[in-house]
Amino acid sequence: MAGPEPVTARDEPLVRLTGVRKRFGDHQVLHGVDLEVARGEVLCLIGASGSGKSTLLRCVNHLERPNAGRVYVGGELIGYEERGGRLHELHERRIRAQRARIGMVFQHFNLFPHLTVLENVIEAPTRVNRQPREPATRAARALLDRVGLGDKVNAYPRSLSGGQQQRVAIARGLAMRPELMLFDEPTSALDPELVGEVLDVMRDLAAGGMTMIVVTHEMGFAREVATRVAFMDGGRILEQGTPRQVLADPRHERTRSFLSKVL
Ligand SMILES: Nc1ncnc2c1ncn2[C@@H]1O[C@H](COP(=O)(O)OP(=O)(O)OP(=O)(O)O)[C@@H](O)[C@H]1O
Repeated sequence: MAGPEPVTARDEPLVRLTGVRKRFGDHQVLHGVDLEVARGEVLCLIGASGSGKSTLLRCVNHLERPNAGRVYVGGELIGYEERGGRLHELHERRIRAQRARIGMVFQHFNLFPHLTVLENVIEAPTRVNRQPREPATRAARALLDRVGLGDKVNAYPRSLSGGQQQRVAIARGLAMRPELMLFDEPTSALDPELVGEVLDVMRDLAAGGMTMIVVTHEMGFAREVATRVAFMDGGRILEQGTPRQVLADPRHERTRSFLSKVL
């Protein structure tokens, strides 16, 4: 019988969290989270308000600094380096460089209001990566076409709907050609009729093989698009599995109780 396939770097999980703990003052928000996300996976993080979903997501790109534990993306330790057997926080410049390789989309879009749509998308590649303006502009136009906003390059964010602004934010997140995209409740601030257009863009991204971690209350999206759903409760991942396992046949009473309120 043939032996197991050799383990290559591509078999390593793209994201690996070990024992991640986070507290704000006396409030312990994350209680030692272990999590792995393989390349091409779409992980939906679900759970009640205050269970720690956003905090966990923000630990992945060091927008929140864990009090303990480690976060690896693409095999690289995020936010820290090991010297003399101890962890030292990286210089802010290096943290920003790490963060630039991880796209993030926030609930409230966070576009620069004084920049046009195109300028928002090329801001990071030209400023952080010092890419020349012309290829950055070409790439940005292609991304804006991809999210259906090719005709809005010269518009300012305030003239766009929330759904359009969020699609610009996704294009901006993609502009640094990230291996990983993080979404923090990307549709929660949108009017209901605008939610679908943003989820459609995310669905396309997933179909294209992008690795994604999505904090969401959109159970339909989790059911249809996620490769894995993780239920967070009180700063822990209580259970995880395929959407069918977690959403249709949860093991824990607390998951069942949460789902009975949102499904
Ligand atoms: N910067 C902060 N300072 C103090 N407490 C915070 C901070 N950020 C989050 N918290 C607290 O940590 C807990 C977890 O918050 P978090 O936003 O991670 O939860 P969540 O599961 O994403 O909730 P929601 O679905 O409402 O966004 C909450 O009690 C929140 O008040």
